[in-house]
Amino acid sequence: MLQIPFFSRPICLFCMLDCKIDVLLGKMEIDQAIRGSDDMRLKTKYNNAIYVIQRALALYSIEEVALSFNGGKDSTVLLHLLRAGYFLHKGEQSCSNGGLTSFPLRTIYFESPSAFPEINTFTYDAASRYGLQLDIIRSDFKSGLENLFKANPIRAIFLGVRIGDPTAVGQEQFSPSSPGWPPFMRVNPILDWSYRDVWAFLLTCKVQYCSLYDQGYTSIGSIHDTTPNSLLCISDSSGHKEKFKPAYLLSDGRSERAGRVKKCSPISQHSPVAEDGLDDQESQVKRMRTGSAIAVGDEILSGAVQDELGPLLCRKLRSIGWSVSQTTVVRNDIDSVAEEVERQKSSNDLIFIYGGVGPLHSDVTSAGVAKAFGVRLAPDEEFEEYLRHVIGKHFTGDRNEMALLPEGITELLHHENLSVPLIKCQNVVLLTATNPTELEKEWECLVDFTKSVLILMEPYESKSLTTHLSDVEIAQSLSKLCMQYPDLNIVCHRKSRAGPLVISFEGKEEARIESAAQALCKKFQDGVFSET
Ligand SMILES: Cc1cc2nc3c(=O)[nH]c(=O)nc-3n(C[C@H](O)[C@H](O)[C@H](O)COP(=O)(O)O)c2cc1C
Ligand SMILES: Nc1ncnc2c1ncn2[C@@H]1O[C@H](COP(=O)(O)OP(=O)(O)OP(=O)(O)O)[C@@H](O)[C@H]1O
Ligand SMILES: [Mg+2]
Repeated sequence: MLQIPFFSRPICLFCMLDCKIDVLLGKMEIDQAIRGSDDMRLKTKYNNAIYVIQRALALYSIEEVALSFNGGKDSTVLLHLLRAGYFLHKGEQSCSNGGLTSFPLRTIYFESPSAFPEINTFTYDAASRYGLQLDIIRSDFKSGLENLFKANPIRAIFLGVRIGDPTAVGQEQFSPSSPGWPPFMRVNPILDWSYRDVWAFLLTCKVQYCSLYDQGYTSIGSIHDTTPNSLLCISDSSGHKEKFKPAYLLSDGRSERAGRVKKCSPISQHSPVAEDGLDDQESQVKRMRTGSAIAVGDEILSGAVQDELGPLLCRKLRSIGWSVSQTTVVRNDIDSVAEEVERQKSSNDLIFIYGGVGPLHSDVTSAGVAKAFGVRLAPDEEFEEYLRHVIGKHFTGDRNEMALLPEGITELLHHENLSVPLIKCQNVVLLTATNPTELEKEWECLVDFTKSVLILMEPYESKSLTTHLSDVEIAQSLSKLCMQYPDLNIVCHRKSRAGPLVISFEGKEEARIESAAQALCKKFQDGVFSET
């Protein structure tokens, strides 16, 4: 391991003084720039990140923490947050010891021969500009850290990891290092920041970032696996060298890693049952489709409100030839939702879940769905954009604003008639409808997505007969009929104990329905049944 503390280089005293003043002013400027901005969401993200940093600085002494800095945009954000956070932390403590004039944070950079030269240059420049005590490590992560810990009392490392990074899976803002790694606390202050948040911060604070981001790079790995993001390519018919727009102009943060060579395939968005793209057309048409409905609502379970959407959904599903396996009602409680979805997800092509969708404390449906699939809730930039329009200037980016969706399994179903897209997580569709009129509207949009969501099947036909025969008189004949017509669903219900009895024949072939009805009629005297 080669360590080059930057302060070991000869620096003139005036420069050092200059640098310290600059560092101090700069720290204040970050805080002022954010507080002076009218971007409520950025303020919320900033305050949360500063809170995490201040908790970490309260838990660990400055000698026990380090910043993992690699010149990338995320670690650049982190660097400035730490400068501001350290300044605020020190400000909260007594300033009398003069601790404010330096920023003694150990900074580690794992330099690799395949790093972009621009990344190296930016890293060194940033270290010297902000007076960082830089340790350059040229071995692999694990042994580099082991050696670092032998020589230093480090217990926690700040990282610029964000949800959506492959390495973020399972991490929280404070996550102990993984098994097999030297023991330390990973502190991730910007874990819940989106791509847009990163750029909002860097541009609002007017801080320098690596020049590659102005050349269309949106996420930077090694020279072997990183190219500019093709979504930022400026088409040029003259055949000259390709040009790219700067990274901050990428509108969809989900494509941040489009310029990175993929190491593994993304999680399939298809449901385990309805892998429609894979079926051949014939088997697709033949296969039965089954749906179910889950209502989330304590108000239904207390009897205060009647569920009108479940029965309507059943009718809708039947109208497109689907069968309905069950409708259930569960409490507004994450575990109740999760258990029900978990139980139903592999036996239905689609599960429709409604109620408990929104920003209130009781709106836990998406959290329950996330739990059922073993993923967590993560900020969804695209969904947020819709909410921003709906919520307007009151939008603060707070956790309560429901832009948190199950990570890695969410698909947004856009339709011009919907102000906010429908949410589909694997084979679970989250409906926002709260009454039949709203459900009618959402259903029409769902039917429009035919191929991708709802496969339209041959509709069910049905015929109903009523009779005043007693149960005992008719029971045996009906049992036999069920055996003769296994392709039909023969359903009986009565309007009262004294009758009449309604017998419904449901199936996909009208002729079979007619045949079954006639077979039943033949077993009794004429006029015993009447058609409804
Ligand atoms: C300071 C530091 C600590 C890390 N700790 C862990 C860890 O505890 N567990 C782990 O699986 N990877 C850990 N990593 C590795 C990262 O998860 C990731 O593999 C690395 O940053 C390379 O990312 P890349 O493949 O996107 O370039 C750590 C990396 C750094 C720089
Ligand atoms: N070579 C490295 N040296 C030091 N820290 C690193 C290194 N590679 C990754 N890290 C840490 O892991 C974090 C996440 O890396 P990641 O590549 O996702 O972000 P970034 O490099 O800051 O930005 P970008 O996504 O644009 O590449 C970094 O912010 C940094 O804290
Ligand atoms: Mg990077």
